[in-house]
This record gives sequence, structure tokens and C-alpha cells, in this order.
Amino acid sequence: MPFSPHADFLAATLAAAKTDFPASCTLTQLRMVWHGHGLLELVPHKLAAHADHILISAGIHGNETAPVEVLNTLLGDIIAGRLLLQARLLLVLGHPIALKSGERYIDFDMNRLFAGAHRQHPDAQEALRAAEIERTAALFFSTTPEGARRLHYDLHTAIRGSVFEKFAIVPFLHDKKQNDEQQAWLGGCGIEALLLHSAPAATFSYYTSHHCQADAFTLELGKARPFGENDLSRFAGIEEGLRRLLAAAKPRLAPCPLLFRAKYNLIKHSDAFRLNLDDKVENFTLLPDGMVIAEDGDTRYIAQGGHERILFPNPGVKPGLRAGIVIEPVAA
Ligand SMILES: O=C(O)CCC(=O)N[C@@H](CCC(=O)O)C(=O)O
Ligand SMILES: [Zn+2]
Repeated sequence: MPFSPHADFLAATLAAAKTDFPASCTLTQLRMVWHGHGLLELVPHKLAAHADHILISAGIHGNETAPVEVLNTLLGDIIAGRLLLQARLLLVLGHPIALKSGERYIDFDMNRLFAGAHRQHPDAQEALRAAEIERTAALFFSTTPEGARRLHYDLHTAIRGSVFEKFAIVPFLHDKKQNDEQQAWLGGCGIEALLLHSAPAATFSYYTSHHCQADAFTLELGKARPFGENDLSRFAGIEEGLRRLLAAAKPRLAPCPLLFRAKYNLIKHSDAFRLNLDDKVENFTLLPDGMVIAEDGDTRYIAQGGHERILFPNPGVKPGLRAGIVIEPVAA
């Protein structure tokens, strides 16, 4: 059955094995262009010269469903004319197959395969998909005119509870400056804390930041739950922020949230990796001075100073990957 642009994008993407959408179609206000499965660009017929060019992605991890529902609601409102799009927009539903099965990934964590890392894991299905998403993002930003903002929000939810429920992650910026305006925008969306990465990574937001010169953020918006179990009222802050951004309406701004920086990654080198943190320990939990956070053969990760905190502890990752991040506050 041919896809109707008015149909539910998420349901249609999950139902289709591959892209069986038209290449493009024209609505009253805008044109929709499908770049691939779950990869949809929207271009208003009347786009101001300095309009924002915005990429919103969700479902890079298949178990993180609430952001996917938020994205789908925004799209439904744009198509129905309830939200007047004033920006060029690329929507990415990252991993439709994993979303269907409710798994973080099938073969390999896709958010470790960007910025070319997919070439090292050619047998993983996520490698092909990461390469396709990279190409689509690069193409999208390649036509952004000088002076227009390039923005990317990669929406996630976390496996564990968190001392700060909503936080943003800034990929390593090399010589680029922090964007204070974006930090205030994030504050206005209810983001409580900001983590600055200290090294390049194979994440989607690092890719668009470094290779597409976007102001890119990974947003952690709450706890990961299956479809049908999300309380979307907990995502109202980001939904409202994105709604205003897409409509070029006055943003809500709030003071810059708490700042942290990544000190080092806990790398799981082997199956001998042991994490000395209970399953219930939340993100941003303080690590007592001298605590042995994790051990892996002869390697011991020891907390220092009593001000460090743990983020994303996960001993279940594949060897070679990050099993947690030790972070510390950044002085104002
Ligand atoms: O809850 C967890 O352990 C992981 C949540 C998640 O997917 N976080 C992202 C953060 C990406 C980044 O560091 O920018 C990830 O691990 O890919
Ligand atoms: Zn995630």
C-alpha cells in the first residue's frame, strides 16, 4: 500500500522492512523527502534565508522509546498544520529494527560506530546503518548556507535512574567554543546538568559536531522504558523547547545548568571486568575518595578526592567499550 504523508511516521517505519516510501511529496506548506528508512527531511516552501537547519534524532538505541514518541508527535503536528515549521528539518529514527524488538542494539552499539568507526565492524548490521545515517546528516548540512544555525539534538534515555534526571552531553569540541546561547536554550528545556566530553568519540553527536560543524548534543531525558510505558508528561520541557525552535518562536531561556566534565572512561578490557557498584546506583552518584570503582585484571580504577561522580555504569558492554565515565564538576 502506498504510504500517505498523513500516516503515522513511526508506525509506518516500524511496519516496513525497508524504505517503501515515495522519494518525496509536496504538502501545502512544505516538501517531504525520504532519504532512507526512517530518514525524513522537511523543507518549508517559504524558508527564510537564515532559518535554522535542525537535525533531530531518536532511537539510535532501540530500547529508548520515549524520545521517538516525542519526535513522532512533533512530526504529526507539523503534517497536520498544528505546528508551522519555519526551519529545515531532518528527522532520524535511528534503529527501526532494534526499536521493534526493544533492544539497545542487535549486533553492536550503534552509538560507538559513527565518525568512521563503522568501518571497523563491517559485519554488524548497525555499521551499515551508522554509515547511512552519517551520509544523510552530511548531505543535509552540506547545503546549510553560511550564517544559518546548524543544530543537532540526539535524543536518548538512560538505563539507570539519575540524580539529575535530564542532562545534556557536549561532544569533544576540539578548538570550537562552547555555545552559551545553546546552553541557555537547554536550561529552558529543563536540562539540569551539562557534561563536557574531553576526547573524540564514535557517537552521532560527535560526528555532526566535528564533521558537519553543527552545535550538537546528546540529550538524556529520563529513564529508558518500552513503548506503552512512557509518561510523556516528563518530556514536556524538551517537547516545548523543540516546538518553539521549529516554529522560530521566542525560546524559553534559563541559566546555564550545572557543568561537569568527563575525566576518564572506565574501559572494559576483558571479561574479567568487575564493577563495584550496585545495579541501583544512579547516574551522577558521588564516588567516595579511594573507592575501587572497577577492576579488570591488573587495572584498578580508583576514585580520587571525593568529588568525582559516575555516569552510565554498565559492566555488560562488549570488551573494548566504555563501561562507565568518571566525571567531575567544572568550576564556574
Ligand atoms: O544509560 C546508559 O548507560 C546509556 C545511555 C546512552 O545511550 N548514552 C549515550 C551517551 C552518548 C555520549 O556519550 O555522548 C551512549 O552511551 O551512547
Ligand atoms: Zn542511548
